[in-house]
Amino acid sequence: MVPSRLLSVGPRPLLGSVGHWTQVRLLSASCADCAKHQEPPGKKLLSEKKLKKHFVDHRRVLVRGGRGGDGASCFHSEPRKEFGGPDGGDGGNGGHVVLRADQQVKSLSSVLSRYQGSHGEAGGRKNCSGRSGTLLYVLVPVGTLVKEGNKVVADLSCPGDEYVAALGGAGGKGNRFFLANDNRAPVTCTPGQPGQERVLFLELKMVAHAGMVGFPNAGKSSLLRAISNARPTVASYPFTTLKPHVGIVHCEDHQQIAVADIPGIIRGAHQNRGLGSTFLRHIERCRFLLFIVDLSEPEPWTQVEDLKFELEKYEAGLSERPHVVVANKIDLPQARAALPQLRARLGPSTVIALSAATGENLEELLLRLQELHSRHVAAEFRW
Ligand SMILES: Nc1nc2c(ncn2[C@@H]2O[C@H](COP(=O)(O)OP(=O)(O)OP(=O)(O)O)[C@@H](O)[C@H]2O)c(=O)[nH]1
Ligand SMILES: [Mg+2]
Repeated sequence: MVPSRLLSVGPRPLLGSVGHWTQVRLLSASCADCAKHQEPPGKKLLSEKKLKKHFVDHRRVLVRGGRGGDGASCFHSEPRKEFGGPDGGDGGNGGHVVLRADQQVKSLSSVLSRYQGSHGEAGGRKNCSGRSGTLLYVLVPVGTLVKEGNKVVADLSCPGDEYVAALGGAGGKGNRFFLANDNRAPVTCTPGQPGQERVLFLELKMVAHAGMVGFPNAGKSSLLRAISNARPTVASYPFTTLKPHVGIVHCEDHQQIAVADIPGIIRGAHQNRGLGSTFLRHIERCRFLLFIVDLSEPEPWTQVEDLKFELEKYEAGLSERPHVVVANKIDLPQARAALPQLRARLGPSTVIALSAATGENLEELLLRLQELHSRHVAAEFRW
């Protein structure tokens, strides 16, 4: 086995007619061929239950701010100064719990089910205030929606976005605070307030313009590798991809199109079969869709019908989203024979026949992607 980077002699313009697609220039015709041999020998197929555990896209979290420290009640005491006055300090404030969007975090699997902010310290003698609790940062993936009940309270869609999930309680007041002209020796002090407590639902929305929808083994990951710098694993067994990958396609006019490789959908996905409805949710959050069809399979048009059926069952109108049908594996002889019939059934302008493995006709897909993206941008601008 020869690594793909050894076979490609520097960046070569495989697609001469579209030199402006920077990612395409890096394409190595051998990449998908070699990657297909990356399948670990003897790797067992995972059970459906195990497959779902790999990627967590929603979480229920109980967040509780830190409790404020209690105020102190004491009096200054010094030799020869009998009535030194009240000197009990205030308690420190409890620490907040803050959600922060971090690019390094890819799923909600690292988020725990409960978080407790740090408590403030109690006030001390000699007017010493207690130390406030430190902020507790919970790192979540970029593109996390925060819901309370059914209401969306925050959308952490940019790296570094923060949301204060639970406020820490205020610190109590020491008896020094209650010193007044008519009360020169107050003994009153107040306890710290408890922190805010909330139950939040975190939901990962995928931030991608185009979503690749297809049956397992259709070649979605191979295609994403061919058009972007993303490197999802490619192998000849189904359900190679267990979590979505996003690749960025750079266009001539500095536009960047995010394309998501979404794990394979199977018949009955809307009833939670296979990887189930988990990933149908991600498809819902893509602006336009690429239906990836394995053209070497018999009657490839049934794949499109089945995929549309699953999407429609999940959410009415989802299959009507702007889309193109990508007929992959055109390099295989039996695939070429099925193409005219597929075109006749779905309409010639809807079908783009290409090969992710050899790079044949990738330029048509890239141009269509740009067209779909421009239309989406124009629609948003009008909005
Ligand atoms: N001949 C040929 N084989 C391809 C082509 N594209 C992908 N393949 C092969 O098809 C198999 C599946 O490819 P993947 O890219 O892993 O398919 P996938 O749709 O991502 O599959 P899942 O992740 O399981 O949903 C691999 O063995 C690839 O090498 C192509 O254009 N031509
Ligand atoms: Mg894949």
